[in-house]
Amino acid sequence: MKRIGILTSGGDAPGMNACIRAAVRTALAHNLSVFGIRRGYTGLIDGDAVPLDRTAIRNTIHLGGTILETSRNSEFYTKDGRLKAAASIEKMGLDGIILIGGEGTFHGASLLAAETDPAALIGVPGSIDNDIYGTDYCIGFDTAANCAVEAIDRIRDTARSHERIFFIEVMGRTAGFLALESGIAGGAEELVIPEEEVSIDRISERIRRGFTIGKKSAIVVVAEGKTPGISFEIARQIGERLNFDTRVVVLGHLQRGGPPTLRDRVLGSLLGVAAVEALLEGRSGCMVGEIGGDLAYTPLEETWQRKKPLDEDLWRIFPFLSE
Ligand SMILES: Nc1ncnc2c1ncn2[C@@H]1O[C@H](COP(=O)(O)OP(=O)(O)OP(=O)(O)O)[C@@H](O)[C@H]1O
Ligand SMILES: O=P(O)(O)OC[C@H]1O[C@](O)(CO)[C@@H](O)[C@@H]1O
Repeated sequence: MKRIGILTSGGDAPGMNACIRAAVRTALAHNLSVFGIRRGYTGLIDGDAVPLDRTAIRNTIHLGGTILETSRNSEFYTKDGRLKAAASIEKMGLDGIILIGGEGTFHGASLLAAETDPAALIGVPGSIDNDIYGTDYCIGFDTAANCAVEAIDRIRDTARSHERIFFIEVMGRTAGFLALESGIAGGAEELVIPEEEVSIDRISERIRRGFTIGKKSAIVVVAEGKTPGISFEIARQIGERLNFDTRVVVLGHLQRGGPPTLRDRVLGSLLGVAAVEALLEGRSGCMVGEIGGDLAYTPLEETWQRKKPLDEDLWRIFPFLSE
């Protein structure tokens, strides 16, 4: 292992820069040359890489986004695209690549490894959705969840003042982690998550019950799921059912930006070091995450083939907290 590349792919996530910084410093300490592959799989296909030295990563730990930039690349879904990437990897002379991204990134990486075995590949979980199997938390989740909680707190003031039901839509394409944790921390009355069918009956009934015990407003946290904007329709139906004033706030990409929290900086740093060490130990085709406070290595295929379940205890306690 002499020459390694680092890329960020899929949605950016706060803490990715802390991870890049840690990986670069660890690699340099082991006399490896390090290259930053720009714009995720787009740069991998094009062979667009720049040397990363200490100057490149200095003063970046507090920055959201990713200094390497990222992309959602349609060519990589095709075998042709992945063969082009393999040829670029060979041309760049990379022995190992650290891929910081989400489920889709690891899906693509496992196909690349199976088809061409171009270099050792180590994944690092970075996604505000927190939906990657093989780690308790993904880089970026904590910052995004804190952003959602701050928004809920602010909206609670106006919801209470006007006696309204607010529907706050958070991200989470296939998973309700952001909705569940921010809903608990923000004291929401109800949740809509992709893991279960939306029940207008249940939500309306629970809000109505709240009104009978003296509540004058309500907050429903809605995970966008596969249909961003879904909360407008849910709000319409519940507003009509209860004959109550409703409003919708879609937090959208606000949740993806901003300085990473302490947790995301620490997790990013830990996993950045661990990814380089994994390459030096001869590991490949796996993702390094953290489970129960320990580093955990999960085959790349499992990270997207297996569904990461919501924390059962958090899901179980939610109804008690929201009444
Ligand atoms: N099934 C797949 N086959 C090949 N490549 C894929 C596949 N899924 C995703 N990719 C590649 O990985 C890139 C990143 O995936 P995606 O856009 O799903 O984001 P992600 O890594 O899941 O991150 P996030 O959780 O932030 O959305 C895609 O743009 C595509 O280039
Ligand atoms: O607008 P983009 O970049 O396609 O990202 C939207 C998606 O990315 C995520 O934020 C994850 O990064 C999902 O929750 C969301 O569906």
